[in-house]
Amino acid sequence: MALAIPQIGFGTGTTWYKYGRESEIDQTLVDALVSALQVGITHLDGAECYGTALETRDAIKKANIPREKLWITEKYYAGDSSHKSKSKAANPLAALKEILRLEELEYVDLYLLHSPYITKETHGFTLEEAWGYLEEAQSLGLAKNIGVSNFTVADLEKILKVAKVKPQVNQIEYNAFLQDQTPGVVEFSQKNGILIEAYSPLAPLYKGDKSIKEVKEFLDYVYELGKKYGKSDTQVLLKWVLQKGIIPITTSTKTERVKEFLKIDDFQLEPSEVEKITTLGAKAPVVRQYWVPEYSKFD
Ligand SMILES: NC(=O)C1=CN([C@@H]2O[C@H](COP(=O)(O)OP(=O)(O)OC[C@H]3O[C@@H](n4cnc5c(N)ncnc54)[C@H](OP(=O)(O)O)[C@@H]3O)[C@@H](O)[C@H]2O)C=CC1
Ligand SMILES: O=C1Nc2ccccc2C1=O
Repeated sequence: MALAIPQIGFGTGTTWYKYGRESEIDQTLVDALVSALQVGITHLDGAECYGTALETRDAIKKANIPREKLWITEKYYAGDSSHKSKSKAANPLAALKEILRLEELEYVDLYLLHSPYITKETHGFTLEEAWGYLEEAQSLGLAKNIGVSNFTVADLEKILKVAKVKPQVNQIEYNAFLQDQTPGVVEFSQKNGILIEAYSPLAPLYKGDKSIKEVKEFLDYVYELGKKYGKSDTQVLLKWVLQKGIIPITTSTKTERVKEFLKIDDFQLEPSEVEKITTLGAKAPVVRQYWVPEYSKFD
């Protein structure tokens, strides 16, 4: 069954990340979330390691949107490959119960393993057993849907071998400059009915080095399409992601930009334009910001 995920997710990580300072409420984030909800955002992307559960709780209360109109995603903090930092909870089910307690919610719409770096030695359970905890969370009604994040083809294969419930989502870093976070992952996920969510979909706009010819050529083309459709470069790139059958997870500190995120239903890129963004983007140097294997952002 196709998932009814609202097409734009508003993230509470990146810009807002405050792990280690969970109890200090960032009022700027509460205000940004309330404004986003008031202008029509219904999909919030959170994670245990963002430390933003209390802001999410306050914003949902303040915006006064009925729970069933919202889509809330959360993630179990498995940690990175260095295993230096990870969830304090005993397992993914216990972590979800704590998130729900903090957010004063009865369930999340989607619960993900944030990363695949789970071993018996570091966590006390295997990756396959971690998935079992998500299945249990779903059977208890604490997570309506379950999935993974930053999984490679090999990681997905491990889960698919044992899963009673298949992962419904793989949330990965994806944009025109990073069309395969790891080899073949988009094609494999889509072939197996696993919806891709793209985090950092707008990276080409703020990470692309404009002095590089291929980056400039790409950005000029996105700008040209924006002019043709009366849309911003942000809107063109989000639309490109959606036309690839992928759900973008973005964020913004600015309500005007959030309004733009929501005004992308009234235009459609031509197939040749989708293709040209794909081709020009693939020529630009790869920009990868998260979970780069050889270094850890958690250090
Ligand atoms: N599963 C995972 O491992 C990860 C998940 N995520 C999730 O994804 C969410 C979004 O990730 P993020 O990388 O921030 O997504 P984006 O790539 O969409 O970046 C959002 C940023 O883009 C800026 N921006 C938008 N338009 C433009 C423009 N035209 N020029 C310059 N800057 C622009 C915004 O700035 P402004 O505020 O000024 O509007 C905002 O800070 C996170 O909050 C988190 O929820 C992120 C990383 C890892
Ligand atoms: O949003 C995020 N910011 C991060 C920083 C480091 C590792 C993961 C993440 C996120 O998921």
